[in-house]
Amino acid sequence: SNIRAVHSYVKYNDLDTINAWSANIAAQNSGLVSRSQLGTSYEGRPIYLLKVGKSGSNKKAVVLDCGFHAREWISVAFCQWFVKEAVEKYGSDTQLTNLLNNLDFYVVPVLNVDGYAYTWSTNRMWRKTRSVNSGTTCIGTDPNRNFNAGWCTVGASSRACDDTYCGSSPESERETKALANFIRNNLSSIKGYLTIHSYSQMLLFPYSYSYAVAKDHTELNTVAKNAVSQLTSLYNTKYTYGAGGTTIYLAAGGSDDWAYDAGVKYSFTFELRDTGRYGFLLPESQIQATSQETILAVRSIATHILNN
Ligand SMILES: NS(=O)(=O)N[C@@H](Cc1ccccc1)C(=O)O
Ligand SMILES: [Zn+2]
Repeated sequence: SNIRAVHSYVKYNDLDTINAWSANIAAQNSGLVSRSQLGTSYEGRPIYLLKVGKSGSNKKAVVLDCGFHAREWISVAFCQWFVKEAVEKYGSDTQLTNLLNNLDFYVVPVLNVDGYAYTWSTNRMWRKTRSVNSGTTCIGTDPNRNFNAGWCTVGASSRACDDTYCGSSPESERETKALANFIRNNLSSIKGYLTIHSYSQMLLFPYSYSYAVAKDHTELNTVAKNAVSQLTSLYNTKYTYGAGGTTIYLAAGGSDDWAYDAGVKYSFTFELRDTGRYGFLLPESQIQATSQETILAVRSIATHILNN
């Protein structure tokens, strides 16, 4: 319909509203935000990318993606809040201004656009992409099992009907291929990768595809510890942190593990609120607090990246 919903930072927005919002926020803040297209989804929807940062040459970059899993709506709300905070506080907030002058944040408000649209139209609990699988009526691949990192070896299914289906091959999905290509093509500048999920209240880093200890484990653990303590300082929200395999579960094909092995040292997965009371159905009343506390952790990680 051509009736456009009004965007709100304290509500969950549908995809059309988010796409109109990303066009507007770029147009209204051209010195800080520009929008491009990362690619198109299986069903032909644009996957937008917002570059957030003061224009400059050979700046470090951090990729921040949201909406990997369709039902994790708080993740999508957070990316919108992050961009709002950047444009609102640039010039007044010292830490944020410094970050934006020296770092570019490449924000993907919704990676799994087909899945997100499907949770609005049909099934609120959908997780995967919406691609057709051969030989079955079961739809979709789990984008967080579809990366070339121990692909389909553990904590993933090779059955298309399962929610953790790893896909027909690594990067079989247009959405994961588009993201992987972007990171591969910008590896010289991309120093950080933050992928936002829900729920569990955890800050995870490689590896999830095995119990192998990452070469940068000690540093990543310290960065996570400091980021979590910043997050908890606001509303006393308790987070756990650590390598994915030992902190949540073994799961191969994750984007964080792939980015880390591709050379992006500061690679983290956030599992936002809550711990199961509402789960994926986190009430809109918690969007603001969740976003505010999470931004403190992102600032902490980004500051570490800038200083190292
Ligand atoms: N968001 S979640 O509930 O699906 N949890 C994530 C946990 C996860 C995080 C990083 C790598 C592999 C797995 C998942 O993909 O299973
Ligand atoms: Zn998820």
